[in-house]
Amino acid sequence: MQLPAQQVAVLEAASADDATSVDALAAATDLPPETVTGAVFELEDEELVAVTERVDETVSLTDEGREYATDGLPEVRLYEAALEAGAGDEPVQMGRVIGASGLEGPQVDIALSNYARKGYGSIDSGEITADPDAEPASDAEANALTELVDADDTPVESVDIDAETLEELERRGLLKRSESTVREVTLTDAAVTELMAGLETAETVGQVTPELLTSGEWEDVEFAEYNVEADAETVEGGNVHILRQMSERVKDVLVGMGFQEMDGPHVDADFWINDCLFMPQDHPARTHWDRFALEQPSHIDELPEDLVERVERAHREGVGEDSEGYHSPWDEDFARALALRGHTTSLSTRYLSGTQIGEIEPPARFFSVEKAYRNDTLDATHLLEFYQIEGWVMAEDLSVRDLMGTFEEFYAQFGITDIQFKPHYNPYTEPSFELFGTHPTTGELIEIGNSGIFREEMLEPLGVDCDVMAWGLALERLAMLTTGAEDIRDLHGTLADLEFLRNAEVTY
Ligand SMILES: N[C@@H](Cc1ccccc1)C(=O)O
Repeated sequence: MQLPAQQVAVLEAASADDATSVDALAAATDLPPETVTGAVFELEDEELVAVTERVDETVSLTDEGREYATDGLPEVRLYEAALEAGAGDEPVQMGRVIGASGLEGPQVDIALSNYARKGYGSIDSGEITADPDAEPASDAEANALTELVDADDTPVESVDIDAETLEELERRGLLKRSESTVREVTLTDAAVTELMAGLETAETVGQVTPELLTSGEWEDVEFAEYNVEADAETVEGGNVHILRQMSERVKDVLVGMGFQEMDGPHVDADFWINDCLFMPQDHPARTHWDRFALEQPSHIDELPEDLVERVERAHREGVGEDSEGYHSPWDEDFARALALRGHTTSLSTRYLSGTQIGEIEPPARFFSVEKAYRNDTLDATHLLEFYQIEGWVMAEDLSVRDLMGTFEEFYAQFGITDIQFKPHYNPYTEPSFELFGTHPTTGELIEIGNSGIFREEMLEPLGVDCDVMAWGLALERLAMLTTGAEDIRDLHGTLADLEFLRNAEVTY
């Protein structure tokens, strides 16, 4: 049998009894691993070898991990300096110990944040103590770094480090895990027979050269086949961020549903953000705790006078016969204060009032996918700036069915068909509903939006005399449901999961 040289080499290096890895074959044949992989695939097609694949989890140290493997972990260095300074007997001034430890910049914070956790001592009001019984020599993290200093995508099974320590090192950014595919090759009976009968090397040409062409020799040679399945290096190109992809998709869907896009200022007067929404001026969401106020300029220059008057009257006395208003103070200066908008409903009030693009006649549908800003606490489902999918429909005689039907139609475009509604309260809608979706992997119900039918007290001053149903949906939460991300911070911000962002795609 005649085979190309690299295939012959692989067959001769492989065995019928033991599986040999591609790396081992590459070492034995002195061929690059890619060439061996290519030859292995061709031999598999010819049923001369059997190939098994397995994915190995591997570990390597990051640059920072490697640095600590040689210089010592910051908390260990701090402990040694503290002992040296006598902190084993009585508390010592922190500044002195840090100076003596040689730790600098971010390493100081790293040392401090791990010091007490690992039982090296305590830190209190600028003083440090060192526990004389602590044993840096049995620091599991430090020892693991030493063991891993030469690791380079080393299979995790071959290192003798407990899972908890590996996890901690990974959390500290000192270790990275990756996955690599290991292929192992065994000769088939057919190959053994062929090998015994003797193999000949067929000369194949891998590359066309000018010489081959000009000499006409190309007509006689045998060309190697292209192997389009060979492993190639991963190229990390640029990518549209998942939230940008999501926002583009949402806009397409809404435009497809007949909506027009709104835009407007990120910094706006409280008048447009709150007062026009019949939000009482003493509402908790209007305190300085929740909003990002602007210092300079602090107030908007202009508000439409007649509108201000009507909004003030609605707040003080209500509108029509059944409405009461708040009977609480209303101050125009308070309404003129500028802040980053806490919701994009400020765009809706601007548009509905006719000041943005002139009077809007029913039926009309508008939307925006824009940023809103809240002084929330950052956690798995909250960011301080996030995208809202704002929208409203203006028509005669709208009902809750219309609202629910619109959401069902919208979310179905993203494969979400199990939204749930919960009664809610907003000062500006009646009735009001919160929307929930089920997370695809955790199964948890997560809030994905807030909605309702605008109240008369809001619409009348704005000059709208038919029904308007409206909502604010969270773009990031929709992205969590469609991508399966469990933590919003994986998508956005300094803790974002790069691997996730490289591969995430909007598939709907
Ligand atoms: N502004 C509300 C969303 C909403 C808009 C319009 C009507 C009802 C609710 C929010 O941010 O939660």
